[in-house]
Order: sequence, then structure tokens, then C-alpha cells
Amino acid sequence: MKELMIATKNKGKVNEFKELFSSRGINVKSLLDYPEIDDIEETGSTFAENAIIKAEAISKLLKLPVIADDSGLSIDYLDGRPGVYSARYAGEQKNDLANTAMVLVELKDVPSEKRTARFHCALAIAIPEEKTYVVEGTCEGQITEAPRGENGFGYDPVFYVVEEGKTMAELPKDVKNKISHRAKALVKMDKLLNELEVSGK
Ligand SMILES: O=c1[nH]c(=O)c2ncn([C@@H]3O[C@H](COP(=O)(O)OP(=O)(O)OP(=O)(O)O)[C@@H](O)[C@H]3O)c2[nH]1
Ligand SMILES: [Mg+2]
Repeated sequence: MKELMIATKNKGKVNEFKELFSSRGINVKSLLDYPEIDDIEETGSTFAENAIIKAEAISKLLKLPVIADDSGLSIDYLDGRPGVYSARYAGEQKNDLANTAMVLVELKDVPSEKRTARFHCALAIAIPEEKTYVVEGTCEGQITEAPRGENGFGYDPVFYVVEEGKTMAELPKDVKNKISHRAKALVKMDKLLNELEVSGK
């Protein structure tokens, strides 16, 4: 089986990448397999910049082709926040429940038509001694007034997907893995990997 390294310590992302890549016959390794590697500082101002920073840093360290994911939620009423600060919105401890609660407080009494939002995912692949490539995917939705559902991670319980009539956390994982920002970016990455033939090296 082929193998790919994903430069993340986020368990929710790792689970999704394992599901998404297993159907492609690719085994996923992540930074959860390398606890000695410290977090890479995300100093970029866009998802794409941060994905490149993470992919290049880990690729340099491991001397392997490495994919990194930088993702988050942009809420129109909050001028795009939490954006690249999605993981740390309520503090450096990166607490999903606290982040979600903060967003709900900021949107208190905001009517449903003004609660539009989208998830973004930038995936970068850094190849040693070669270029770094980036692809992106988005998923449109609305922020609910209270969390609903047990699946997924992060802001999924408050992210309502209008076409499905459910929050991301109420959707079965195979449905999220078809419609999500990450799934859409991965379809583009898949094409790229086929062209570059890097998976498995
Ligand atoms: O409800 C959600 N469904 C998703 O599908 C999703 N994808 C990302 N996010 C949120 O955005 C932050 C990313 O920040 P982020 O890309 O910096 O990741 P991270 O710091 O957790 O891990 P790493 O990959 O950097 O190691 C995460 O913490 C999540 O809160 C999501 N929320
Ligand atoms: Mg991060």
C-alpha cells in the first residue's frame, strides 16, 4: 500500500484523511506518529500561506513529500472571522467547545439570513528539492443558534448545510467526506498527485 505523510496533529483531520485516502488505497501517516516534532508556527495571513509553511517545514525535516492542511471557518457577519485563527479563536489551548461557544455569543440575536458562513481548506504538498503546490476547497453553510450532532469535529455542530437540512455534525461521515471543504480540496490534490506521481514515494 502507498503511504502519504500529512503534517497535522489535529485528530479530527487525521481521521478524515484516513477515511478519504483509504478509498484511494493510500495509508496516511501524521504528526501524531511523531510526538517529538513541535507545532509549526502559523504566521501566514491566508489558509494557503499557512498550509505551505507547515508542509515545507515538515518536508524539510523528514525529507519526504508532505501534505499540510490549513482550514477554518469564515463568518460573513464577523467580516470573515475566525478565519485563519479558527483553531485558536478562544485561546491558545485550541478548545473546540470554547471556540464554538464564542462564535455563538458573537452571533447572539443575529437573524438567520445574516448567519451565512463557509469552511475553507487549503492543502499544500511540498516535495523535497522541488516545488510546493496548493489547492483549495470551500463549503457553504449557516451558523445555527445552538450546537447539534455528534459527528465530525471543530465547528461542525454549529455549521448548517442547507442542501442537506442538517448540521455537519449530524451528517454521516461518508456524506461529510463528499461535500466538505476538505473533500473538495482533496479531489483537486488527487489530480495533482496523479500528475506528479509522488504518492507512494
Ligand atoms: O467544524 C469543523 N469542521 C472541519 O472540517 C474543520 N476543518 C477545520 N476546522 C476548524 O479550523 C481549525 C483549523 O486550524 P488549523 O488548520 O490550524 O488546524 P490545527 O491547528 O487544529 O491542526 P494543524 O493541522 O495545524 O496541526 C480547526 O481547529 C477547526 O476548529 C474545522 N471545523
Ligand atoms: Mg494549526
